[in-house]
Amino acid sequence: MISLGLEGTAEKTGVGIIDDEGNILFNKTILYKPPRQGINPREAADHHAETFPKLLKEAFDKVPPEEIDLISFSQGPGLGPSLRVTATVARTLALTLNKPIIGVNHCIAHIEIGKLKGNLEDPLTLYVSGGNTQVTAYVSGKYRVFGETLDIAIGNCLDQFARYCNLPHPGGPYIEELAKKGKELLDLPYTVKGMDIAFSGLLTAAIRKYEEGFKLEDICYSLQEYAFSMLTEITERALAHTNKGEVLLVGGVAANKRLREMVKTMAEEQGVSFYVPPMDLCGDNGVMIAWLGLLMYKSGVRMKLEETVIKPYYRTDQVEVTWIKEVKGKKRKIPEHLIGKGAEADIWRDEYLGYPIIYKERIKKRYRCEELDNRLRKIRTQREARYLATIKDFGIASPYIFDIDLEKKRLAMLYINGKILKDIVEDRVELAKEVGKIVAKLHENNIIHNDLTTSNFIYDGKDLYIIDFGLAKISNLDEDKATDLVVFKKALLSTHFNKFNEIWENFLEGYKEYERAEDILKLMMEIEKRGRYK
Ligand SMILES: C[C@@H](O)[C@H](NC(=O)OP(=O)(O)OC[C@H]1O[C@@H](n2cnc3c(N)ncnc32)[C@H](O)[C@@H]1O)C(=O)O
Ligand SMILES: Nc1ncnc2c1ncn2[C@@H]1O[C@H](COP(=O)(O)OP(=O)(O)OP(=O)(O)O)[C@@H](O)[C@H]1O
Ligand SMILES: [Fe+2]
Repeated sequence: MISLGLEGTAEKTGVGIIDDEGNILFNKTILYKPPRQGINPREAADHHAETFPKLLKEAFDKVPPEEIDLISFSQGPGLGPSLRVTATVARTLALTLNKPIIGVNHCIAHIEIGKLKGNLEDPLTLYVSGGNTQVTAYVSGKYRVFGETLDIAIGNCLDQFARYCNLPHPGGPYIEELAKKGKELLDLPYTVKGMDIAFSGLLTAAIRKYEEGFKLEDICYSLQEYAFSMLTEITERALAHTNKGEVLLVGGVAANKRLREMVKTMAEEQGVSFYVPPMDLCGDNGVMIAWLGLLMYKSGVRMKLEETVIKPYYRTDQVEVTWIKEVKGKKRKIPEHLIGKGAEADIWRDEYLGYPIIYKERIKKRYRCEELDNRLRKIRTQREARYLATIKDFGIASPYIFDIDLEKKRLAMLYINGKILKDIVEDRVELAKEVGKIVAKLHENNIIHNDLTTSNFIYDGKDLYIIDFGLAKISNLDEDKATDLVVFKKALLSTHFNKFNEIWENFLEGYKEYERAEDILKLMMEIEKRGRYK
């Protein structure tokens, strides 16, 4: 069976042809180079309308149209006008050739082509591009989004900064070149919240440095170090969470050598494999669309013409994955001497003055430059000790801290003999109400946890303990409190999808003890709408 794929979600026009053994028979992508202001959606759409006929002619010279069995096209997410042209071309082809048509999710196409080329079974994927920034993995029937940007995509952040400094579009490659000559690490915001990240603060700060006259090479270097460390960190967090045994890096920004090096180093340190596809298959391309269409068709998916409407906001976790039957992927293994190996720290049991304790040591991360790494580990260790002690005053259960070693970035704290909430909450949803009460108390006291997940609560049969305050901060801003809830809600959606509604309802009941709960929840809904493909 042979599938032809049309890609046209943004400013790249791509046509690809692939057979069901994964042989690529044709693949060509042409980039629309916008004038200085960036992409104008209408002009990008005109570019598709002009370019598809040319590309199709070339494609049919390689594979005659009568040999093609399926027309696949990118249905979303993307820019409306671009998607519309692509869908129209696909429908016209399907009707004239009298072949079936299938619309596919662009983000999942990036993942599936990576799996094919790298021979991967069940990877955790970091997908970084101009319009998307996501960490996803397959779990029971869907590609779940474990982490993503809360505002703009990484490629967009780089391109906007480049535009501000009068570099050509797309700016990513130019920033990469300049960064090689940078030496000084400037002070910029590092924004990780659970498994999510945000880039707009970093972008604004980088622009300010440029206005203040810092060397462009140093700003580009620092921007990359911060942004890519953040991306690698959330990937590592999702890895610790899912225990997948393979990491896949895809999307246009995966062209960047520094980012590749960081993610590869992280994967090595976690003892899992790493793969990044060749560049012509990493950025937007037609073959990935052809391949996903083929997988869907062979698993029984059929689409009527009226189902081929475009989906500008098509989310990765909306797609029912029919083509994965069984998952036998490798798993990440935790070394035997540790009871936990989170994304940040190694955790092992010991004794202290006769008390059972755990040591939590924030180990060196080789993927980050040493200066940034040292700074982050030190601040987080200090913070964690401080908050764990402070919250006791608000009547919140937390492990007692025995010792703090800032040289080693190590804490000694009481061992809580209990179960992680993640493992029991689906059977004991009422515990989520206790979580709500704890978060209400934190917010009442202007403490933002910034990493609310069910892995960060331990239940000993009597009390529910909250842990892991490394990302916490003090803030009286509604925005920060609401973001805390966004992060928690997303963690629930990706991990406890079967019981999400009950858990969330219980949580809300507890959280409503906070008198400003209604306002914060309203803002939460607004924040959830950002970061969607625009
Ligand atoms: C929806 C779809 O149309 C969109 N496509 C897209 O963003 O094109 P893609 O080819 O995957 O990625 C382009 C981005 O990749 C960045 N990029 C390319 N080379 C780069 C490099 N060496 N370093 C950093 N960024 C780079 C560009 O700056 C640009 O932001 C997407 O996948 O989100
Ligand atoms: N005081 C404690 N008593 C018992 N177990 C603990 C304690 N603190 C941590 N753990 C165990 O270690 C795991 C990881 O702890 P923690 O979340 O603090 O580390 P981390 O490296 O920040 O993890 P991650 O980044 O993956 O959230 C917990 O989920 C829990 O199983
Ligand atoms: Fe893409």
